[in-house]
Amino acid sequence: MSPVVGIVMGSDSDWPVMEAAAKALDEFEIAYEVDVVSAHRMPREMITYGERAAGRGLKVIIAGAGGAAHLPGMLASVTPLPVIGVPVPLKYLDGMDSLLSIVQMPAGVPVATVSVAGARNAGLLAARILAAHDEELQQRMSEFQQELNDQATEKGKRLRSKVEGAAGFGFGSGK
Ligand SMILES: Nc1c(C(=O)O)ncn1[C@@H]1O[C@H](COP(=O)(O)O)[C@@H](O)[C@H]1O
Repeated sequence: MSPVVGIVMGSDSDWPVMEAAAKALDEFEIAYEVDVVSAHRMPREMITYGERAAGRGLKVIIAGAGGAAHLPGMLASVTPLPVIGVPVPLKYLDGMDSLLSIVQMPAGVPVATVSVAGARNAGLLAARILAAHDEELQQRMSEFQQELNDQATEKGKRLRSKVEGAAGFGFGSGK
């Protein structure tokens, strides 16, 4: 299967965070490619990657970077594809630098920014974008959402029985 999502990052040191995007795509059996593409360190290759992405069959790009994280925005400026930006937290500033670098894009060049280190949501958002034109994938996404719902309900049940058991009386929502 040829990749439909490109997961790129400014350095291989971002992989421990970015891996969660790949895992989410694995869960939905979506083919992806992974690479290091840095706007700062390899600007020409970065432009070429962005310019060729759509023509190579990619449908979504997930771009993660830390610090002065210009990669997602620069890619968005040279590709018509949706770009999802992942702010990678580094040793200093707790990812605030990456977050602000990615999220404050000028009008006309959108980047869908997820939370700091939110690579799993980036993968899930890419799946939803693809699902807009894929009924089967959309069905799987609905099932996934139902599972989340069931898990949250279960957590509520467990919490209520723990607290009510300790207090020796019942209260709460009565569900
Ligand atoms: N923010 C960027 C860009 C870019 O935006 O082009 N290229 C690399 N980097 C970031 O530099 C950090 C440190 O990289 P190293 O660990 O290689 O020193 C990484 O988080 C990377 O994403």
